[in-house]
Amino acid sequence: MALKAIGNGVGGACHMTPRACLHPKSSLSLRMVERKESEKEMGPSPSSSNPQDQFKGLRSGDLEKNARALTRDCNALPKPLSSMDCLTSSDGSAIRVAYQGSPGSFSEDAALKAYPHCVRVPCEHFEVALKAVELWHVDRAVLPIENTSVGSIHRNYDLLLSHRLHIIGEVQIKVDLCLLALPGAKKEDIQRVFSHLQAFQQCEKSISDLKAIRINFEDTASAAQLIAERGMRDAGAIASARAGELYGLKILQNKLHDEDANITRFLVLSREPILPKTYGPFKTSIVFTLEEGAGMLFKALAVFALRNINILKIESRPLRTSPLRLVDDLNHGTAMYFEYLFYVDFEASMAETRAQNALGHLQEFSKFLRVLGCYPVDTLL
Ligand SMILES: O=C(O)C(=O)C[C@]1(C(=O)O)C=C[C@@H](O)C=C1
Repeated sequence: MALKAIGNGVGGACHMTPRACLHPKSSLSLRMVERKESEKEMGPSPSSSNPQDQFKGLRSGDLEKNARALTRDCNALPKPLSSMDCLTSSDGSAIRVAYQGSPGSFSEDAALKAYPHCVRVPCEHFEVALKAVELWHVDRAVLPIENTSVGSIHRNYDLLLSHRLHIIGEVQIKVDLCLLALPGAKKEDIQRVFSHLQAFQQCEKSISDLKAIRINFEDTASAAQLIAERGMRDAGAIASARAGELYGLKILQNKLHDEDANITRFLVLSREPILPKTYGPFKTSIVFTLEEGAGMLFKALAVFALRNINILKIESRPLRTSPLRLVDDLNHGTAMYFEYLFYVDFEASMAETRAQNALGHLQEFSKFLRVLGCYPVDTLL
């Protein structure tokens, strides 16, 4: 009976395998194993040939006390991860996501779409958000990369290369822009409008009739916050309706964006890449430079066409570290060409042989090639 209780304490109550329970703190269980080990080497000691003998002279109360002590020891030990523990982190509850701007910004919307239960960490600049991931202050960062109305956010392409992070996802956010002002303010009172440069560009036509000066701000939500905090009656902010609610501003005009579909695509960045799958829609983002020579860009893109891989996007940026290439032409002297970095998104997963072969082939023409990430396509708005 007592032996059974001890057996349960080791193997059952602490929900671990017997060996996993052997923590230095658990002196009783450690002593028992030491004894078992020495018995293996030297044979059972005369006093313990019958397992029950060791309990001779002990009262049943003592046995229960021992059993309880052992159970307490085991319960104090770290528990192995269960599938439930994994579930809590997969819904994003423990994930800290950095974004540029203030609460109410579109970047915060992107963080929430990527990880609905995440802890959002506002950052002053995109660089700060990326650095925060690199320095382990947060787990992820979201970075806007392009918009359907105004195109690529070039500076953020450069940031992808200057930080050693991996793209592990993308999210697309509908950017509904509103003109916000203090309660009681009228449209004709507005002398100054604050917003993010991208937001101004997205509603260029709609705001051309506003006789107000435009003031660029770090992000749309900070613009709304400024007006609310300073009680600026002659100022408006172009931001989301959610930012209006957060900072107590009212909407003077909604749907300010010029195009009906005004969607910004954000990248989700992490220190570690994800394991790509072969099923489901996946994208891969790469950046490369090309060797000199005729038709190099054509050849580079052909590596995808040859394998029936759809190229989704190409962006070129100046190669700042070595921006110029001198080419001697005997008849016309020395020509100076600009050097570029090419960013390409293609529709395939790095787990697919055709994608691996395409990149192997591309390496034949490129001086530099880096896979920025392979991630599932965001299909829902
Ligand atoms: O200012 C914000 O609210 C942001 O999240 C930044 C940002 C951007 O940088 O493009 C994000 C989405 C919109 O396109 C407008 C601005």
